[in-house]
Amino acid sequence: MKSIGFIGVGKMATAIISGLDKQKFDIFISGHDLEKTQAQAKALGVVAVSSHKALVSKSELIILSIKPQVLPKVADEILSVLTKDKTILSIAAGFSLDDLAHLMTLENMPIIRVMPNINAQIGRSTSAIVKNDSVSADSFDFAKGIFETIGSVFEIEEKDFSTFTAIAGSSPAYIYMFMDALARAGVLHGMPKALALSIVADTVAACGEMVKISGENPWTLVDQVSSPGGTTVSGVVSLEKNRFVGTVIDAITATIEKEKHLK
Ligand SMILES: NC(=O)C1=CN([C@@H]2O[C@H](COP(=O)(O)OP(=O)(O)OC[C@H]3O[C@@H](n4cnc5c(N)ncnc54)[C@H](O)[C@@H]3O)[C@@H](O)[C@H]2O)C=CC1
Ligand SMILES: O=C(O)[C@@H]1CCC=N1
Repeated sequence: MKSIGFIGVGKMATAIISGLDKQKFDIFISGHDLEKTQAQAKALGVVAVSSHKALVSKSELIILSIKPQVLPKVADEILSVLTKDKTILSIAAGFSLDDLAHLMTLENMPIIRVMPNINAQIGRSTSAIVKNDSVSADSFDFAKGIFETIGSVFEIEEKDFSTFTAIAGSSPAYIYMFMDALARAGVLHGMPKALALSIVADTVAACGEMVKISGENPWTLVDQVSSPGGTTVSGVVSLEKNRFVGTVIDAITATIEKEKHLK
């Protein structure tokens, strides 16, 4: 049976583990508080180990699911037991394959980089994946398969990872902000928040499907909604008077800049 180890058991690791078939894999976790990790292991149906080193020796694929700021410290801890028959997979923002290779210090260490998103919690992550030359086709397929069980996976060039992090990794936060703003406007105009949010959630979910199913450019869909002299075009013009498109693009650019300087 294939073995997978997760170092750091927060929101993302928990979401990924929840989507995995526990009968198919041996899954190990290690955190920085053994008692808490043991409780998490019980809840998730996996095995807690007492140190990151022990986890590395038990796992073929080691998933680094800690915050970027903790990565160098954890890399230091596992270096002495790391061997090239293992594969390291990092989901940390801001650390390139080269950065990770540098931290691992072993020449030709197989390393995979993935950027998932928070919708992994409902099995709907949008993830990007890239590998270095030392990763075998089998190991890559295995890792890709893990993320396919919790959503869609895009194989992209590493130069596009910062952009992906912004438009898929971070964008759920911006989409939730937009949704909350729509619902809050409903409240302003007298509708209960829960009802307004439910209406907005159905509408946003259908719009996502619509873009995919129709294959249309979103602006064509905007035109389809906008009746001449009707309601929608008034809102479209108001949004643009307030630089809606430019504001969103500025936010994505700020996210990309931050991602490039996280280390
Ligand atoms: N939250 C998100 O939407 C996304 C996060 N990511 C990336 O995923 C990684 C994890 O993020 P989250 O799960 O959101 O963070 P989190 O804060 O929920 O989880 C991190 C976990 O690491 C544990 N930890 C701290 N120091 C540790 C140590 N020395 N050894 C072992 N465990 C330690 C913490 O107790 C915590 O449980 C980050 O690198 C982030 O960039 C990637 C895509 C989306
Ligand atoms: O905010 C962050 O840094 C992480 C990476 C993508 C989503 N959350």
